[in-house]
Amino acid sequence: MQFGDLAEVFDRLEKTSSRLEMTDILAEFFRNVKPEEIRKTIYLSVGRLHPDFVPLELGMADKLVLKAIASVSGRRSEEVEDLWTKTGDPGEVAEMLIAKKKQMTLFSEPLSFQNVIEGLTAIENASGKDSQDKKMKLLARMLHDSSPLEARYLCRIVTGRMRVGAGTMTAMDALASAFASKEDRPDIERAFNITCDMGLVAETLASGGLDAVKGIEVSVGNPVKVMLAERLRSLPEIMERLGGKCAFEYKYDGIRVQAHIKKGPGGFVKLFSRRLEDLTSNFPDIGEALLRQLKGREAIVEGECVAYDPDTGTLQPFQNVTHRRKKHGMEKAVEDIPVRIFLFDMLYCNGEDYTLKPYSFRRMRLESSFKDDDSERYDRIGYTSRAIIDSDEKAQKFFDGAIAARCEGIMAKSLSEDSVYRAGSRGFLWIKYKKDYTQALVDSFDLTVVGAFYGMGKRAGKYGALLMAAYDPDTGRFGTACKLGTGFDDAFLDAMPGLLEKYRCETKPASLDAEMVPDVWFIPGVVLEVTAADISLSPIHTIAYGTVKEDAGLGLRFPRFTGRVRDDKTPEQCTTASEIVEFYRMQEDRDNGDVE
Ligand SMILES: Nc1ncnc2c1ncn2[C@@H]1O[C@H](COP(=O)(O)OP(=O)(O)OP(=O)(O)O)[C@@H](O)[C@H]1O
Repeated sequence: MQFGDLAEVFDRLEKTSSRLEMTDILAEFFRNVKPEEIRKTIYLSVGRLHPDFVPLELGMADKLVLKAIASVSGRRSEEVEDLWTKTGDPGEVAEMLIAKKKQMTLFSEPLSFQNVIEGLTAIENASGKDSQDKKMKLLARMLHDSSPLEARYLCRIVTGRMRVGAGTMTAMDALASAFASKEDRPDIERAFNITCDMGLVAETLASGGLDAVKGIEVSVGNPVKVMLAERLRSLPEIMERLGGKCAFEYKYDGIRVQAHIKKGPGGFVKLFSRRLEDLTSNFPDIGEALLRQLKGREAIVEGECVAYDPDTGTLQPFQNVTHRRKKHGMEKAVEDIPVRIFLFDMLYCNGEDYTLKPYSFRRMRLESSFKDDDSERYDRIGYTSRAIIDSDEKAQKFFDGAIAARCEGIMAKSLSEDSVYRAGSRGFLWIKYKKDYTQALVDSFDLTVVGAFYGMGKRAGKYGALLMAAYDPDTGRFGTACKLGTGFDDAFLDAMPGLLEKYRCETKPASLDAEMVPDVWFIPGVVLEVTAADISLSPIHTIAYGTVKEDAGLGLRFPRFTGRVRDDKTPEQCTTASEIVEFYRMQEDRDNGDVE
């Protein structure tokens, strides 16, 4: 395959916002290329050479890319920089300048897909003291042989700005259409949810068919997509929904970690965040304890890492544990900020996949899988406090106990036979209930920044407000939910432009529906936690458009930033359109007096 074929597919995908059309474009492409090329294409479509959980990144500094474009196009660096500032997109700049250059030059070698993969791999692996120069030259060599369109995508890939609009849902539809049927979609989705590796699933399907995909298993080292909880507004409602009897666990306020542990030769421990970042170096003490205290050979377990005072045995506020996410000074942070992991689930143990086993089985196995450790200052490993609850009174008592122990609330978990670990989905097998639910508006929202408005008065020269969006997994699109201008302190106002710069784009992102037009657009990337007074029908915001009322979306009233940047969430893990609709309906019930 030539790289040009792929660049054309990217271009066609980018030009449409119809998910059906994207599916057709991709399916047609998949049918015509080799299985391993499909795999690499899937990684490249988000600017990578590996699945998301492999920490290696191509990421070249903007300055280097600028230098490479300048050298190939024969322009001065200042000229390239100027264009880049105007468009905000290195891809567009490279495309434009290389098109001009090509009119003058006679020939260059056509760029094969393989050449590009090799070139990018060499960029990724370049190390040593002149690595920057090497990277620049490798890119320049590829740009020299590129068509303008190829140059556009090469520069977006290496600067981490690759977004073609087709998400994993579309890729799965396309794979089903190319190699299986619509009915097989759940098997493809499960394979993805237990491996987090769409490239692997695609290559397996293209080369071995659906049976091979069904044979894909949970494996230690490959993160599993996390299971998420639904919410309800009152404890009696939760009890009723779970059949009058369920397990309650404390809902700890920390950082969720999925630990992959393998002992013996070639052994390792890896801690993944819920967005698949490798957190092992942030919690070295927890990793070591898990490896040391595991009784079996290998396991995948989940827990919440919480700041903890070993002297009093009390939980500490969430802010404390976030210091462990800093990149530097980890040794001191480990010393200064003791953390304990409270385990709540077991997904795999000694060669056996537990994700399809019921909750009680998984919990029982979990609790017998680790040794206690009295030799250290404190045992780094604990289990979430838990009880079987069968009445509203017991539910209330357990909840009060959780709040007194400084937890956020409770997680109610189904005890039914089918209470499997539903990788990658939010459902009523787990239901969360928090302290805030008893207050004015249920819970907070996690929304992604898609635009900014320049500030005035005291905020002149900075962004004064942000346009925030939520995600609709059914359509694969984002819709706006509010304009957010409250809750920013000076430090955040100063940091905002830097935080958002990487996501800046010239026009409205292809995956976004928006009526409101900000001064600057951003591709969904940064997620912020927001509270609001209530939710109302909105003529201007587009999330859940037409769901509650024809010709109206839903909007958050009096939104306020809580100060928490949710860097543990991807934009697709934001509050969803249906959750916002659910909030709206809960609020209607409350206002009608249906809920206490
Ligand atoms: N006992 C527990 N069982 C499961 N999850 C727990 C438990 N204690 C704390 N948690 C945390 O609660 C989260 C579950 O809430 P939810 O699925 O709604 O995630 P979320 O969208 O991040 O919500 P929130 O912002 O409320 O944490 C888990 O991701 C996990 O981090």
